Amino acid sequence: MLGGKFDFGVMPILCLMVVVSLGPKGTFSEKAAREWSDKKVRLESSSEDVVKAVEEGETGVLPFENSLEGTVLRTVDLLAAHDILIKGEVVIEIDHCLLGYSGSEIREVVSHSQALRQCREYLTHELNNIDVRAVSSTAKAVELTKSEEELAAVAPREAANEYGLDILDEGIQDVKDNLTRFLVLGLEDCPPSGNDKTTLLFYVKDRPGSLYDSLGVFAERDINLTKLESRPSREKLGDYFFILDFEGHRKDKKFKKALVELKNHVRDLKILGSYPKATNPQNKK
Ligand SMILES: O=C(O)C(=O)Cc1ccccc1
Repeated sequence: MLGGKFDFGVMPILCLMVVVSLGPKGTFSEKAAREWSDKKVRLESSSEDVVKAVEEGETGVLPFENSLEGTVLRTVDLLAAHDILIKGEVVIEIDHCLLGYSGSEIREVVSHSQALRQCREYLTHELNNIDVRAVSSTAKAVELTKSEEELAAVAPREAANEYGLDILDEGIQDVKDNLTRFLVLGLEDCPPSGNDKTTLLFYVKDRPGSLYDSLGVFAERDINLTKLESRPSREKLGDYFFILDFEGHRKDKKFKKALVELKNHVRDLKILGSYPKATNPQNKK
């Protein structure tokens, strides 16, 4: 009896003590989650499972955009399809290594699709257009490589130790300075901090000037946009939604007014949350 009651009582507290991210152990997402907080990190095997945990009240961390390859489309589509909010962001440096068994002949390179794209020039020129295979995460790729000598994985340096593999090469991304922005997800966003960013998702009306009018709302108020991207609505061909970031908090007067006016120009508006801006790790040095 007591046990049952006790379990129920501590569950919400346990939820608050864990950050959920993409695993297995050794992913960049795990690194970002640890950067975000010193809470325990629980790793799930897919972005969908991270979102499921967020819907159940936990805090989740997912990759959102990369300085070389742009937006992580899977994360955008999950934000569009689920009722979850952004309550923070973390930016970390991404340094890719090639991990495997030194001395073995590599026939295929495995990694997360974003990581493979970030190392395209290396894979094409240094590894002679070697076959590549996308898997759910960089650490998953290391796990696979561990049991297959002919594989090599594009992954974080730390994963070599974690899984007992050799670092065959390092810094193999196309551009040395490679940053990824991760979103911290929850059921609530953050109160104003004085240095915030807001993310929105909207569907424009099917009429001339609709996107122009929507963006004018921000231009007229001198609100700085830091991201704008379109994605297919998945409802019909040629139908798109836009995801937009601006500098400011949705609850501050100027921004509140802009959002009220924006509602007149769009078919559907989803405010994904306001949250403190992350520090660029390159500015910390
Ligand atoms: O696979 C990982 O390690 C992830 O966390 C996803 C990812 C992949 C490449 C760059 C940033 C995040």
